[in-house]
Amino acid sequence: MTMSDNTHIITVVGAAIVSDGRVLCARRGAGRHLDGYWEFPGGKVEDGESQRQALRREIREELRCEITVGPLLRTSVQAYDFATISLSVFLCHLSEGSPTLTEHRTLLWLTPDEMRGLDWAPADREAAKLIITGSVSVTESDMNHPESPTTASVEDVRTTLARKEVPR
Ligand SMILES: Nc1nc2c([nH]c(=O)n2[C@H]2C[C@H](O)[C@@H](COP(=O)(O)OP(=O)(O)OP(=O)(O)O)O2)c(=O)[nH]1
Repeated sequence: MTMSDNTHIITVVGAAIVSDGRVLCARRGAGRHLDGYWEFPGGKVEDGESQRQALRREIREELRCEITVGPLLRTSVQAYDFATISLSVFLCHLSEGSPTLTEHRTLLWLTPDEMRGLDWAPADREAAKLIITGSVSVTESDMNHPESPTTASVEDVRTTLARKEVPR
């Protein structure tokens, strides 16, 4: 495959880490695809990994902290000039440590309204919009089963965003 091959679909996972009503937003660093765009931290799923395993690994490597991966928020397929990406964004909480800046330009904890002003990577726009508008649909019980494969509803998103007990 060459860099211009956009027929091969690459599976990527992103974490919408929520804490105290805010979401961790990351700005991509220099020398990477989509430099300067905002994204949900994460990366490519490797062979033999589940999406949730990949996400925990990527966050450990990239942000040096541990997360609990909750419900799937959105999967979006985006054809870039370098590849076609299938991006699945999951609602997550911090379970140990706090995010450390390593390869991103910036990390910010933002309210859904503040997220509106960012230049999101094209693959992330649908998931970001669901948080910004609160228009996702789930039940509160999904959040009691963090590994549940169900898609998040607006109630879960609101419940997650409203949680106070997770340290930022
Ligand atoms: N991690 C992550 N990647 C995203 C998001 N949205 C989006 O379009 N991407 C793209 C950028 C990359 O081309 C691809 C894989 O992400 P990555 O973080 O592993 O990519 P990378 O460029 O650092 O990897 P590499 O090929 O340079 O080794 O997915 C997102 O929200 N999070």
